Amino acid sequence: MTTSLPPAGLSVRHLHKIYPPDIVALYDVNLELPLGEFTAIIGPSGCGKTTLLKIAAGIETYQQGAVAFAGEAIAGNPSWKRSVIYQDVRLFPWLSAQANIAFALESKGIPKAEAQQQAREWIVRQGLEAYADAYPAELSGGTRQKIGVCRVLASQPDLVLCDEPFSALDWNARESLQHDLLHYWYEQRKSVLFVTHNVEEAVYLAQRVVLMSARPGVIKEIVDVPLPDERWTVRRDSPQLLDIARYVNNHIADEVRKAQLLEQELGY
Ligand SMILES: Nc1ncnc2c1ncn2[C@@H]1O[C@H](COP(=O)(O)OP(=O)(O)OP(=O)(O)O)[C@@H](O)[C@H]1O
Repeated sequence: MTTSLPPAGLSVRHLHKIYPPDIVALYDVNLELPLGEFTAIIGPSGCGKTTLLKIAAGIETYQQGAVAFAGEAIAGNPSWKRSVIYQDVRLFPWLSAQANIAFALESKGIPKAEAQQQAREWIVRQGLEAYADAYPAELSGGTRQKIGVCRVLASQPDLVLCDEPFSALDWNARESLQHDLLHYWYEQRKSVLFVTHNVEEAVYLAQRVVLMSARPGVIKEIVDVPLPDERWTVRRDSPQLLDIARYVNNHIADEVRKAQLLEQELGY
């Protein structure tokens, strides 16, 4: 009898990353994520989470190892198929909210009229009609971030890389954007890799949570989150969710202590 493996998504093998002259950011990192999975990464500050995201996006290189997405090698080669949502999205200040989304679609090769149409649909779907023609400087931080998230999701990347995208937002904006991302993932089944410092957020969103050690970052453990894919139906105070969050929190507390000791040793 043969067992079929899930299709390969992000594959990271024996990855080493050293920043000059000798900062070992990642040490022999191995990670295999099935295509279409929503994965969160959590670990103490400085353990290499952002470095791993940048390498997966193709905007950072590495010294040793192999990284691929859906079988395509990634070694410092960015692609619109792999997009990053940063904590502070940078919209083009000279373009309106809607034009920012349309621009991303045009850059992907979608004809202008079609790009405008799709950008409008995103604006309407998110209930942002009142802000469509506003410029970034005229928008609140939460609305700017929302437009930035729309800009990435509208171009339908196969791998959405999120670097603490909601951490600077107030609770309402954060919850609303979490649900937008969850719905995108649920409907499109694209792969999402989500870096956060917030354990509850990681457990609420992801199907699996990758726990990283203090620097040099290695993968310590991968925790399954056996909750329904329709995650917005799950109460944030459900006992199962809180149990998993407690488990992850304990791990992080240990690794944060190690990271603090390392900082003391290095005299930071
Ligand atoms: N361009 C760089 N040059 C030199 N060192 C760097 C560079 N970028 C990151 N580092 C170092 O590499 C290590 C990993 O950094 P990285 O930003 O990937 O960690 P992180 O886990 O994302 O941290 P945080 O949670 O604080 O954002 C840190 O010690 C950091 O100081």
